[in-house]
Amino acid sequence: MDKGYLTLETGEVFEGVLIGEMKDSFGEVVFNTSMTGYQEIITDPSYAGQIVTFCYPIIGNYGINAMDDESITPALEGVIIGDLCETPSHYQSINKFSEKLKQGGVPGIAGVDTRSLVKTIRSRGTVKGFLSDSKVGKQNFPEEKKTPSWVEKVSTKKIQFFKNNGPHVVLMDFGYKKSILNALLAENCSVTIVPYNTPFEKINALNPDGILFSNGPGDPMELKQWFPQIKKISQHCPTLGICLGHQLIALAYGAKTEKLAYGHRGANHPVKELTTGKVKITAQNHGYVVVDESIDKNTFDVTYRNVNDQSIEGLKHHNFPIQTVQFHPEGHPGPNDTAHLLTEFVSEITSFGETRYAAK
Ligand SMILES: NC(=O)CC[C@H](N)C(=O)O
Repeated sequence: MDKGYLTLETGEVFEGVLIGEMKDSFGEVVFNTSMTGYQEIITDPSYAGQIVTFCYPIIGNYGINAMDDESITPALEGVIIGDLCETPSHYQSINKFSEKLKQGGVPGIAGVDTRSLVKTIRSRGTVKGFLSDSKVGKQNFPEEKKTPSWVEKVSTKKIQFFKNNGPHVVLMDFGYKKSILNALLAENCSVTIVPYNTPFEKINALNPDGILFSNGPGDPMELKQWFPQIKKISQHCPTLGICLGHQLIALAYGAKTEKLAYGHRGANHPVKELTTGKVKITAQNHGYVVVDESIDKNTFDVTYRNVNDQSIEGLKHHNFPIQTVQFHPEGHPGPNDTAHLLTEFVSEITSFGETRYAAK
């Protein structure tokens, strides 16, 4: 097997063997601490532009199945893993992890000292990395190309409709995960998936009962030009924002975001529900966070905080039925502690619709 190298912009080099698509790649090197869910991670569009390091040492052991992709094609730039398992064992497995990477055009290196890499990222903060079959050295580290708009890359280009017999939710697609769509369909919602830049008038014409702003890749500030539209759309009917959706709604109402040192990516992030004091374990995948002091507390209540670093995890508008969460209530393969938020969102849509109908 050919040797492969991850060179960090700070000069450190990590060695392994090349797997997946044989090509050079460049991206922000992040790490995910989940013990399971590698298939969902490599197909989560929020990782566009990033090289993902798996902290869990064995990857590939239960193979790849036909159900768990979060999107049609992986959007991430590369993967870094410890032990690659090429002999998966699971009754639903139809493919090997390395084959899935190849088919998705994703390069990677295996056999890497991922503990050491993660410790480096934790001490340096998130860094850029170059994945290649040769070491490039700090002096020859590739110049950063103008980053494409990752949301533009992963968002749907056409409107898609899923019919059901419950309320109608418009899913604003910034790079949605299939688990969000599945959760809405499981609640009997009809769902229309629309491109991220669909204007208010077009959304209004779809006659939605509820709006969901999805997760997605990149810096939320890149979507600045859409903030006025996002604000208007969020006031139209009950709205839920998840992850990037949460950040965009906060920004649209005047708050600020900042970058965390090395992000929250994993399946065991504790958040505290402030009204009850209960702690829920959540799946997370974000590098940016809403700045506490920038939130207008006369407009929004903070509903959840991260137990580890106290960062903002959820907001609720005082007058409009708008709720946002930084974590993933639909997180797949789990945990499901906050899955009730999607059920509650659908109940809210239903009762809001009934009130509106009664007022006519
Ligand atoms: N999963 C997401 O929606 C990520 C949001 C945003 N791209 C961030 O990294 O913070």
